[in-house]
Amino acid sequence: MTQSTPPAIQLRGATKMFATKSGTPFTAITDVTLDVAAGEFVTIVGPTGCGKSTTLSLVSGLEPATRGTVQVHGAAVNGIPDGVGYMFQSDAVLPWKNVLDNVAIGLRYNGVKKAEANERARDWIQRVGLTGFEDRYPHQLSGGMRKRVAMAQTLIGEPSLLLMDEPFGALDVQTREFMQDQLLDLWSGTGAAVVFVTHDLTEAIALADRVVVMTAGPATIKSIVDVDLERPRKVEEIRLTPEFTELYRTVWDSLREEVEITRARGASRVA
Ligand SMILES: Nc1ncnc2c1ncn2[C@@H]1O[C@H](COP(=O)(O)OP(=O)(O)OP(=O)(O)O)[C@@H](O)[C@H]1O
Repeated sequence: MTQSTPPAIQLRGATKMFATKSGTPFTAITDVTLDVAAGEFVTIVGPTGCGKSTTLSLVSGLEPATRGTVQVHGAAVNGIPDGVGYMFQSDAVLPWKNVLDNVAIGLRYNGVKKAEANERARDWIQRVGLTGFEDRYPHQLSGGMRKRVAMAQTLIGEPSLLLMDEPFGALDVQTREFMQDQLLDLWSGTGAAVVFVTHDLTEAIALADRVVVMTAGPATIKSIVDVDLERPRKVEEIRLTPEFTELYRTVWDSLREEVEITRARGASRVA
């Protein structure tokens, strides 16, 4: 009998409510059902504040679901699952450690001996193009370089699932495109599943196998758009193709209504 690999993520009717001071629970996401296959790159877009990060926090075990089920690699999530790597908008590099120590830190925490951890860290520093900067401290690096340190720091652990919440959101456009290409290069062939939250539709389409569009909050899945663009991809090239423009239109057509609902709510609160 052949055993099929379980999906990297399986969400079934996942709903998250937060307690509030008024006593009426606030529903952040509702009835989210989604499978992410091993090795698949999924991006999530949705109106501001709709519940994208909350969806990731259920997968990362940071928050338990109020209803529904959340599984990672076939096991119910109960605390932080093994093999998960994270990258957020604010980078997790430690200001008092140099580049080498920042990249090696996860291995050191996991009991890898210093010499081996440093050797593997040097390899990752080279892969992200920072050879020569091992002794620099984060404040001596540009924002893009710090992001590359954060990427090496995350990928050195060889995660089988990578959760990324607007990791490039604070970067200028050119640096962001460079980082997107670098992420695709480093990810290809790893077999890792990626869930990547972004507000940038170009980024969402350029990176993904599938783009998940979420509704205005409480978020649920509105549509899923397959991105059948060839890999390997170069972001600055594929975004100029007619296929890309067509995909952009499809995603935006789905998202627009939800953005308008969110804006109207904001306007009514201000009025
Ligand atoms: N711990 C919490 N307690 C109470 N409410 C929360 C908590 N975390 C998130 N929320 C609320 O849940 C809703 C969804 O938040 P979330 O951060 O998931 O949205 P998002 O789509 O990631 O936002 P953005 O587009 O700004 O990045 C928001 O209204 C937020 O205020």
